[in-house]
Amino acid sequence: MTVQIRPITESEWPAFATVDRESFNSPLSPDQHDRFREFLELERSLAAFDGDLIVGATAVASLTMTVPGGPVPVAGVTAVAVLPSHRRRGILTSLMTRQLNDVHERGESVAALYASEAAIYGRFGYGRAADNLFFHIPTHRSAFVRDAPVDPSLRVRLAVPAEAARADVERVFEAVRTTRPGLYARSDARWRLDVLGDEEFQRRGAGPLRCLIVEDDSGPRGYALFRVKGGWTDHNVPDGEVLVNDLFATDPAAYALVWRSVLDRDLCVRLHAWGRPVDDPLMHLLAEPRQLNAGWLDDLWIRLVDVGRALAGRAYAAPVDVVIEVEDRLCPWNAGRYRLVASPGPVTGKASCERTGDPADLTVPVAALGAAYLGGRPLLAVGAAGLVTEHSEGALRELSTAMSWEPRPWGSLIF
Ligand SMILES: CC(=O)SCCNC(=O)CCNC(=O)[C@H](O)C(C)(C)COP(=O)(O)OP(=O)(O)OC[C@H]1O[C@@H](n2cnc3c(N)ncnc32)[C@H](O)[C@@H]1OP(=O)(O)O
Repeated sequence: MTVQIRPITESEWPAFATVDRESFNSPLSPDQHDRFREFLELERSLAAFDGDLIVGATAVASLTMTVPGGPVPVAGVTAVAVLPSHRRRGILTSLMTRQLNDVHERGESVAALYASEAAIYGRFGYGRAADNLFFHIPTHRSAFVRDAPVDPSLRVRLAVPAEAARADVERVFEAVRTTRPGLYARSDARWRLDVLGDEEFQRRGAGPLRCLIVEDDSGPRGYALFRVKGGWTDHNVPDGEVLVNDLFATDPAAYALVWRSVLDRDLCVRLHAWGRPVDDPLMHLLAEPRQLNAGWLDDLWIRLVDVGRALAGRAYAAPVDVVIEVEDRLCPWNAGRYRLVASPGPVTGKASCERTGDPADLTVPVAALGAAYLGGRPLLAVGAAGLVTEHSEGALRELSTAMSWEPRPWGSLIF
């Protein structure tokens, strides 16, 4: 089978979308699925054709994502799918190879994705750069610690319908976006159709999207977007559940009040939140953190497409001067030795990462560098797993410390 790969034209969208629906076992009709057309940058789509039939698909969303030190352009890889009739014949491999070449030619140095399954993307040089947590909290065991912050100037306002609060919600999110690696600017379509979307299929058996804003006289300082799954036991005891979708605040007192408000929702006995950051302050607010019943999942995967520019384009937490030998099978332009020199500082652009002929202090596969890129995956642990080779004593610790970052990375929303 020979497969041809190219971007689709507008008229090919329905066939492209079919691959997505079939591969993801989507319950949506073609009409319902059409809303996703708004997310597609046609010229950044790629389809694999077997004759006239589209059998594989992927696309890139042009993102502005925060990395340690500030926001940079990032290729957000999405909509990866191969028809069940054509799986395991190398079509994904062809799509990924072409896509990485396209991203490189376009001058973007970093690609990111959310993986449907964690085993897929390591082979293409993506590293697991962030994790996220889910919480299942029995609300009657959710008391806060005694010293939880309280600001009497704050009040809670319900926004009905939720979309009426878009300006306030966006304002809070924008105030936070550049403070944490992984957060990315949300496009108009992302806000409208995704974050504030309230179609039946988005409700998953719960009620409409609800919103509460925490504010003072100067404006909004926090919000929660959530749904309530109402319910009663056989004995008429309230048994409702709060499902938190999106929750941000600009400061600790607002953060505490937003959480308190969703945890205290009347007639609800459990709160579920997915995709929370691994350093969520809620862990410190709850008097009984065990009651979070937390578990973790992989969040963002990062691929360095231009190692030199990517490493020079972020800030570092400690001084570093090491020669890194990069291994990269799929993007041979990356392979080779680089000297990374940086001093700690809050702004990007202070580091240099140039090609060098000097002997290597470390040998690092590109996926491990991608995993460490956002600062949440210390290379020291990757080295302890035997996946990084140290040639000069102390070099691994030096690089690991310099690349680590607080707060921990988190994308917060699948793109
Ligand atoms: C960013 C995103 O959009 S994530 C969404 C990914 N898409 C989905 O999960 C939808 C359902 N699945 C699919 O559409 C397909 O099975 C895909 C896209 C995951 C894989 O497509 P294929 O064309 O079958 O992959 P391809 O034949 O190129 O496989 C390449 C390699 O990856 C491996 N691989 C492929 N899929 C998986 C998987 N789900 N788990 C583990 N390994 C996998 C193959 O075994 C092969 O390994 P090898 O190189 O050692 O031989």
